[in-house]
Amino acid sequence: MSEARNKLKTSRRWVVKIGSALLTNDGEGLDLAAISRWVDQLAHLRREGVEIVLVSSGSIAEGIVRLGWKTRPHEIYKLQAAAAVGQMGLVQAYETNFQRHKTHTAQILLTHEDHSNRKRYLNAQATLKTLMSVGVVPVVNENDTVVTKEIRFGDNDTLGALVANLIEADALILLTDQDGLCTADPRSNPDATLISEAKAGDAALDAMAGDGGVLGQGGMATKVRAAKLAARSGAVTVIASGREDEVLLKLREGMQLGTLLVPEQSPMAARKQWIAGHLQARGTLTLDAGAVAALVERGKSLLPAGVRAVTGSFSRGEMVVLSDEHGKVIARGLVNYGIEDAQKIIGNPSKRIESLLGFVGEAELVHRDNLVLA
Ligand SMILES: Nc1ncnc2c1ncn2[C@@H]1O[C@H](COP(=O)(O)OP(=O)(O)O)[C@@H](O)[C@H]1O
Ligand SMILES: N[C@@H](CCC(=O)OP(=O)(O)O)C(=O)O
Repeated sequence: MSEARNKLKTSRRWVVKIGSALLTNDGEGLDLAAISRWVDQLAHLRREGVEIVLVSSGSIAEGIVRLGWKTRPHEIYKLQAAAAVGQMGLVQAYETNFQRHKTHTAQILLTHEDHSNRKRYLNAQATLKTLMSVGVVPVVNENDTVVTKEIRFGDNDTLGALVANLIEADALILLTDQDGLCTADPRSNPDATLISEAKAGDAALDAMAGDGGVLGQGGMATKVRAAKLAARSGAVTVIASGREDEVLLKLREGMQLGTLLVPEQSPMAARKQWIAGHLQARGTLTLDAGAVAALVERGKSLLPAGVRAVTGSFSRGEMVVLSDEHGKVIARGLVNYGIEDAQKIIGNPSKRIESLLGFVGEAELVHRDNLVLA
């Protein structure tokens, strides 16, 4: 048994994501019998001391059924309405089933923005950690009422990875309708074989992972990407079939099942994890060649002198993308000056900051400690 599979036996904190393709009974509404079985397994794991956050899709598919619509609408506003209706059924199903195990659930609706805003991130983290510490199982989904991008991509895999970063989970378990990641999409390639273990972030996986089906949307492509994101805070990812009998308990026993995607690096410092896990940047700083070399080759901070242009709309403390003059992303980081001040100081030595702005904050535009190379 590989060392990483072995570690699942003793790991303490799991994010379990259940995808639309699995939850929705081939478009016939929620598969309540399956939900009941997964909840039994999750409750079992909780009794063993594993802290669980559940990320569950299915609200749109359930909403469509509840509203009596025959096909999935294309209009985003109708999908948002369906999500709001279906979410009621989803949380009701989890709450009712967890009650059989005398366990409370909590509804958490998040957007990617909640991860890129420092205050909201810290608030969400505090809530999730508190809920886990008092034995509650948080049930997370995207807040489809206030966002549209996420609905267009139909991707809760990324949300699962972001939650794994947020709570510093040991494992991200992505339950889906296939046995795991195969060498090609088994729906169109009957000869495809299962990948049992690989490195998260291995570029060869991207070529194998295709899109999803009608109900789920992201397919394996978003799962492979989620594994890479989760790995940044040290979490292993497992992609496995939610239809496999007792799948979560078997994984807990270290059984060879599904695809295990193992992080290459050890966990980063907490602050760096936060930066790496955030998708939505507020602006871009374009670096000259000297600044790129200083960051990439010498591990330096970014000084205003090495920046040629700034775009976007950001305040001090927000996340920005650092790119070279050809638009290639070099790094992401938390910026020390808002855009108006940044525009005034770029191209200048740091000692001029005070005369240019009338005050001096930091000498760096982005400090090394708050920066993660791409
Ligand atoms: N290499 C691959 N291995 C396995 N499944 C794949 C692969 N490429 C694409 N897929 C498709 O991804 C689908 C699962 O993703 P998706 O439909 O988004 O489900 P979920 O709702 O669980 O996220 C599978 O049904 C499968 O057809
Ligand atoms: N948040 C929405 C869509 C999310 C979704 O379908 O994601 P996925 O299960 O990764 O294909 C829902 O609950 O229906």
